[in-house]
Amino acid sequence: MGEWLYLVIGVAVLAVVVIVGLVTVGRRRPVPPVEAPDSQAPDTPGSDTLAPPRPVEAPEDPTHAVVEPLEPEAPTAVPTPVVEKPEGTASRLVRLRQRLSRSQGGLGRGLLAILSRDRLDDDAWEDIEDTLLTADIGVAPTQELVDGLRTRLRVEGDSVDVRAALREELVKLVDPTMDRTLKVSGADGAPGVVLVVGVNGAGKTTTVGKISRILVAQDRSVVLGAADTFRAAAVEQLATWGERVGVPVVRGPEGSDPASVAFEAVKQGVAEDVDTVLVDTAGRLQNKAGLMDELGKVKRVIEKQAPVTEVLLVLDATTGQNGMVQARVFSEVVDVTGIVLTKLDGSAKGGIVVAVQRELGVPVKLVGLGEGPDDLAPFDAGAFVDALLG
Ligand SMILES: Nc1nc2c(ncn2[C@@H]2O[C@H](COP(=O)(O)OP(=O)(O)OP(=O)(O)O)[C@@H](O)[C@H]2O)c(=O)[nH]1
Repeated sequence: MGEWLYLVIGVAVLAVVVIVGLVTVGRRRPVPPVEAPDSQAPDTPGSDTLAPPRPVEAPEDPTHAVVEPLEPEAPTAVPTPVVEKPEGTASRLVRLRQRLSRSQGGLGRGLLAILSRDRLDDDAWEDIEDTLLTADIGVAPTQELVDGLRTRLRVEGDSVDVRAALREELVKLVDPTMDRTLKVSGADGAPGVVLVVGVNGAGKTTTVGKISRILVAQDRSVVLGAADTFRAAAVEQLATWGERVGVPVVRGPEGSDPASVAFEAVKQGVAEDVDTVLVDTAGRLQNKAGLMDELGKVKRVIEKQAPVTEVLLVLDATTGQNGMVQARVFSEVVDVTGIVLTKLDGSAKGGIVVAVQRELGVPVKLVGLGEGPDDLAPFDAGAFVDALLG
């Protein structure tokens, strides 16, 4: 009997311990918050929208809350890059010519206002000279234009159409006979190779991106070489330009040898039989010898794969005489074959076109007229002068 009593007491104690234990555990375990799908709770700042859906624990007690079945979150798709279609040539040119007139029209209007005075005395001609010099045309071209115009007005007298005469003289200065075609095709099945040089901030990377868009719009295949390895952001910038139009970008680690990146880019272009390889370079103008070493090596190494068909020097039109000094240094270091004048939208000094062509004997082939992706226009002497005349 005593044994039975001990056994009953033992079982009772065990039962009490188990019940107390269960109650305690049940209290400690938090009930997971269950958000209704239309919860107004704000998103946690910094929450990662690509994180997988949180597992939702069912509450211990099914009577604790009515749990509505959670709708499974839609799987997060990896965004596929949308390849943009660059703007067509016709609408781009109309838009950019208007922008050129807006920025440069003041020069022509200023000249025409002086030329329409009743008496064209020495003061008037001096005003014309000042207006041309202010627009950065340069001393010698200014003198040529003034002499040409004075002679015509003297010879032709009152019958002369001043606007037409001024237009003719300006076109002569800009020189419509220069070959401004961009050499983007190679010979014997090799791709065209365009090397883009210039000082930091002139707009090289932007220009490479814009040219690639023009080529893509013309259904040409393109490879970009990010040989500006000096500035990591420049490589990223170029990669973004490439992604936007579905053009591959060959890049190396930060600080790597620009020549080896250029070599790899052209190698890929040859292997993939593309039409054009565009190579962006760094523009550190630390000293002429360093620049010469770097750009010389880039060019030499590229030419183990395919000849360079065009060397474009990018100049910022807003830098005036400083830009001319840079132009001189670069042209002594590499054989520049064409000039890209950027930021003409932000400067009324379009006369630099004349000055820089005279200085280098190389044509301006393209002009940058804004930060937009399609704000690059081929240069045309007549259209440029028409924009100057407003
Ligand atoms: N308004 C205007 N801005 C331009 C034009 N071209 C380039 N830019 C701007 O100029 C700045 C410098 O351009 P980048 O292309 O980075 O110049 P970069 O020569 O490659 O400079 P680094 O990479 O430092 O060598 C950017 O903010 C461009 O958007 C243009 O035609 N008009």
